[in-house]
Amino acid sequence: MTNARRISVVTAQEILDSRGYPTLEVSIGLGDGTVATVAVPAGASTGKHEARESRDGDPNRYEGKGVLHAIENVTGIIAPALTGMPADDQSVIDATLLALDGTEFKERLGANAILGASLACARAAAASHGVDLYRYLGGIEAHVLPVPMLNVLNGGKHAPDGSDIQEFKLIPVGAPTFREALRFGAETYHALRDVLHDAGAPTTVGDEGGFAPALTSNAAYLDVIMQAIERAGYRPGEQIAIGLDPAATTFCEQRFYHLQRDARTLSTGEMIDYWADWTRRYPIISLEDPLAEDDWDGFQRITSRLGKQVQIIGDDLFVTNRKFLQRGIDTGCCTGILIKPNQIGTISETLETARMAQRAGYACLVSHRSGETQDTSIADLAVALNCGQIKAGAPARGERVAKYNRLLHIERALGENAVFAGKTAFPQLRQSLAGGIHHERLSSDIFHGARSPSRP
Ligand SMILES: C=C(OP(=O)(O)O)C(=O)O
Ligand SMILES: [Mg+2]
Repeated sequence: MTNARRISVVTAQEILDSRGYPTLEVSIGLGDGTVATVAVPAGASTGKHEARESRDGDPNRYEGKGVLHAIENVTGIIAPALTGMPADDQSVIDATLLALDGTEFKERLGANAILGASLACARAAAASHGVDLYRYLGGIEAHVLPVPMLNVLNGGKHAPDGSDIQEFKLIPVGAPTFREALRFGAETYHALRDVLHDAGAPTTVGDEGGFAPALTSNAAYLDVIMQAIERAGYRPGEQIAIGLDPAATTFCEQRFYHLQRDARTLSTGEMIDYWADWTRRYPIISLEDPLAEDDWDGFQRITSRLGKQVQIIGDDLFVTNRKFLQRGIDTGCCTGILIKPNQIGTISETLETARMAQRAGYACLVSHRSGETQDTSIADLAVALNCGQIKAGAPARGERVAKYNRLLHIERALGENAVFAGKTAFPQLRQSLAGGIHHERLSSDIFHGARSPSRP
């Protein structure tokens, strides 16, 4: 091997993420002149067992905290260790990063510093080989365009005035191609704005670009989505289904679930009944973190009760970590896993977790974070895994559409070889819609109290 692909320079700099908080960008240069730059995202509803990011000052606070220490870790510790190594030896690069850190949850260097370096290596190596990142990570088999899950109503920690439920997502399963799926979703997003606007409800948006009005109950948010799907001219359930991420850890205290919009407090059993009721009434095919991250018994119960009709995804429960995923597989918790590279730290670990899930028959949903950048690597990751699902927020706001636009480019580049995952990504779909969804409006006045005071 020549020196061409050896790492010659590693630098890092502070930038702002989509919430206006500091994050870092890492650049890696190779002997052949290739330079690749990546940016690292950050979550707000983070799982307790996620790899820790390095934040100056209080490590548990993300808001307003700098990443200067993480940058020093890249330039002072990571750079000297990686310099001279072949960038296309990803597993050795990542093993070196893990050894340098030496802690279970990446507390020493920070998962943000580690992911920046790991991902920048992969990008630099791909560019030096003259291939796209999805091809570099996924090889010759990578060809499946994922179904986008478009988060059009934001709540929870991403929009405190909205629903208790963090994410209401459109899943355009009935589209023939990725491009069409994105169009279905964008048109429905615009129709949703009209539904809200016509009712005098505010159309302000949350962290992921979805609208965040204050409606009268949590179910009312499903009603406005159903209206928007129909108003845009699509058939709910058949062309566009619905996915939820309640991020239930955020409203669980002392094993009880506190739904402020409904003025109700529920036990685990009652919370499961609540989701079961919703999945009967609405075309919901994906349910992520329906219970809190330490409610393993509850996850087992909801998976055996609803897992055949609805995909149950573990995000805070699994934190892209093989150890937690293995526990889930062994105990029958969930039917899928969220894949977020910054929850675990390196690209190698991310791929290992995803492949372990796929071997066990679990779905993989590749995901952005609520604090994002223009980096599009997760779009390539979804195609590399052929996993058929991605969530990257609303089809609006630059940092969200950057991922969808990247997928448009990949679809175009793959040409006739591109396969859109569509309904095949959701084996539960047939079962869930076979019995027919009987949509009834759960609340008679969904806009009460939602009107913006400045409007007539
Ligand atoms: C994307 C999510 O939010 P965050 O990045 O805030 O964890 C999520 O919970 O799936
Ligand atoms: Mg989540």
